[in-house]
Amino acid sequence: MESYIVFGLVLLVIVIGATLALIAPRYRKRPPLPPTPPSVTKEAEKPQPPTVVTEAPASVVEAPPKPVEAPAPAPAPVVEAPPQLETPEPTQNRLTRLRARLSRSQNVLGKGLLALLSRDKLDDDTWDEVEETLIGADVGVQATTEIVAKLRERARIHGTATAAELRGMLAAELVAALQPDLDRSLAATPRDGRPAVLLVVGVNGAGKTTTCGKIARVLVADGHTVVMGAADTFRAAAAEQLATWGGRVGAEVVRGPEGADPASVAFDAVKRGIDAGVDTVLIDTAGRLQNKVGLMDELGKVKRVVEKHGPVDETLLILDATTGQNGLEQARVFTEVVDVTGVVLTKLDGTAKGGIVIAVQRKLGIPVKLVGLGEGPDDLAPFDARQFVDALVGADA
Ligand SMILES: Nc1nc2c(ncn2[C@@H]2O[C@H](COP(=O)(O)OP(=O)(O)OP(=O)(O)O)[C@@H](O)[C@H]2O)c(=O)[nH]1
Repeated sequence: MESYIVFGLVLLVIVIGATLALIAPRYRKRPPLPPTPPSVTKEAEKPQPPTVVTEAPASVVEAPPKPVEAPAPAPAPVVEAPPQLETPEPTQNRLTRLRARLSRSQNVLGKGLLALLSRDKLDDDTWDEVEETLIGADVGVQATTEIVAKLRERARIHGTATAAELRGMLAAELVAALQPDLDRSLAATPRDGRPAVLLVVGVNGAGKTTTCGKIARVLVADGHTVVMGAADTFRAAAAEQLATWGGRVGAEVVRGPEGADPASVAFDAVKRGIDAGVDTVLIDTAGRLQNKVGLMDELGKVKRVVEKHGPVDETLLILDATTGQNGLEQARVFTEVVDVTGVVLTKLDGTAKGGIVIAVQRKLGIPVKLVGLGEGPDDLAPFDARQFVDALVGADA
């Protein structure tokens, strides 16, 4: 009996063992998975843009084909019309046209003097008043004394004179004081196959750059071809201003960078003038130098350098007529520095002191060649003593 129990237990153990052997592998622990490569993990952690999450990867997402656009029409080529060149007014009758611009001086020198001379009695007091009027009009003391002495003498010899006769006498004395026979032509004609060279000097504010532009127009009106040199290199606007003036009448302007050596710009301008075969080279210089030494150095250098091409034919001094006696002092400084051959008096329309023309010529011994009578491009007239006096004391003055 006992052997049956042992046999039964052994059999039970065998059955249980076999059963366990069959089912145990199913519950055996799985080996751990190899770690996921970090990059993959990070990529997975990144918040994905919605399109990537819901759609295929961005790289393969194709944008819906754009509608084929018609090519934009090419911009119409900008055809620049050649600059419309102006024809400057002929110079001959400009002073006559501009005579009304002398109205301030006409009131003093013309109407004022004529009223005095029309008095019944020309006594000493009247002559004193005539003197004061002339001095007040900037004629200058010495010239005034001479003019009045001669006028008194004429009146004395003539005896009683009508107002018209006295007007004639006054006009004759003023013309004589203006030395009508001085050569006032501009030396602007080529010599020895090279252009005439004109230097334009003067303090800034006198109207130098503007007048340079106006002189170019005078020269063009008289049939010259012109190159201008913007040797006032202190102020960029001066070169710009000159370029505008030149462009209007077809005069080329040579300019350097702001602050360039004025002498080198002047040299280049003359060279350009020679190469281009023009009649005249007009050079605008700087005038804002505070002391005489600086002025001497710079103007002297400009002249020396320009003269490597040949002599300067004309040096024009620009003077503001409204500065009166101060202008005369400036003028004296310039004449010590450069050989001034002609004066341009600007802004005569803005002063009652037209007598400055007489004073300038007497003091400097240099002819006034042109006068500025306004801001218009052709408001610069060749000076003529008789026309000028006629404008001041003429019949309709
Ligand atoms: N009424 C009047 N104004 C003038 C005349 N000439 C020049 N001007 C004016 O004077 C002002 C000064 O002229 P600019 O040519 O700029 O003077 P500038 O001497 O060249 O001065 P910078 O270039 O600074 O050296 C301008 O407004 C001109 O229009 C003139 O005859 N009559």
